[in-house]
Amino acid sequence: MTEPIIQVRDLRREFVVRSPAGRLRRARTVVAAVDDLTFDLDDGAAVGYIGANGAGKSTTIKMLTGILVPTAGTVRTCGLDPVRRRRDLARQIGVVFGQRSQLWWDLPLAESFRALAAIHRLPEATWRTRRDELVDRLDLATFLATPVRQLSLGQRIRGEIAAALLHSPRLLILDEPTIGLDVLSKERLRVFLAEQRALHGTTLLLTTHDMDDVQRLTDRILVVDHGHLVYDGTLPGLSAQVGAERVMVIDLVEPVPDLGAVDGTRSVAVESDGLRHRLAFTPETTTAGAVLEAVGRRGQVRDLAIEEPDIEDVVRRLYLAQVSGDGP
Ligand SMILES: Nc1ncnc2c1ncn2[C@@H]1O[C@H](COP(=O)(O)OP(=O)(O)OP(=O)(O)O)[C@@H](O)[C@H]1O
Repeated sequence: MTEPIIQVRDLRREFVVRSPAGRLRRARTVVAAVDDLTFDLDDGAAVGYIGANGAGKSTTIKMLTGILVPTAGTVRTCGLDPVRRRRDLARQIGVVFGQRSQLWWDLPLAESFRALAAIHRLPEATWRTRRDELVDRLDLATFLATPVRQLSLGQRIRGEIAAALLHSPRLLILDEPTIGLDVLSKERLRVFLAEQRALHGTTLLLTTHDMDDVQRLTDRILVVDHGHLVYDGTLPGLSAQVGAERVMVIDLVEPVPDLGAVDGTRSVAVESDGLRHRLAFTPETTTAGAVLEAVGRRGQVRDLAIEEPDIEDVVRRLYLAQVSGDGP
């Protein structure tokens, strides 16, 4: 067995928070941003690291990349201790913080690439070929000579991602990469990242609040809540665990205002005087085929679509299950 690319054991990070307590005194509280976290990531994996605001995602990433020292527990990233071997690690990973630039603010992107190539000691021909590929795939050519501070958010993020990938890292860590981008820019970025994974087999760890990112880019999710890992598995597995419903949208040839009870389903809506019905179900209660058959006995089906559960809702349900003590 090869060593996991990320290995986290009993990881904890505390912060001391001071708040006013009376006129002269300040109260000192210890907050555990990450608490007793254990997981492995295999080489080539694509993992979404998700959770509500303040759950501990950024703190975890800072420990994985050597920016923050753990209070307790151990981290190994690419087989290295990230704090002690931060320089060596930097040659093997790429990191993008959507909300904080890693680029030189006053330099044009072209100069940043040159500087990064020198820092990583990349052979001239290697980095130039890679740069050209990234400029092409991320459409950077028109603003390569513009200082970073003058770039739009979408242009800057593309530049950040190119800079993080210039040295062809084994592991790419993205902290909220699509935050603030418009729908089209998000989509283009997702296509690019999926393509890079397919081409280079780069391992991907992604934090995001955008569930489309998770759905499109990852095949495993880790959900963190108050510093604890509360779920490790697939997105459909999570939906099933919290009982999230899929919705079958059925269009009939002739209106049937009342379908009556369809076993294992719940009527969510009847639209267009009975031409369209929305029936919610879970894979545990029935199957799409059984629902279709039952509806087909009551009217002729013209078309159907299945809407997957809203992932924000799935995660919310998971948190509620934790709070009420029904969690895993
Ligand atoms: N430097 C710090 N000093 C004190 N508390 C901190 C510090 N950094 C983080 N925290 C606290 O640790 C907790 C976890 O924060 P973290 O930034 O890791 O969460 P997050 O999951 O990344 O949130 P978001 O989705 O909002 O970015 C929060 O309660 C936060 O206030």
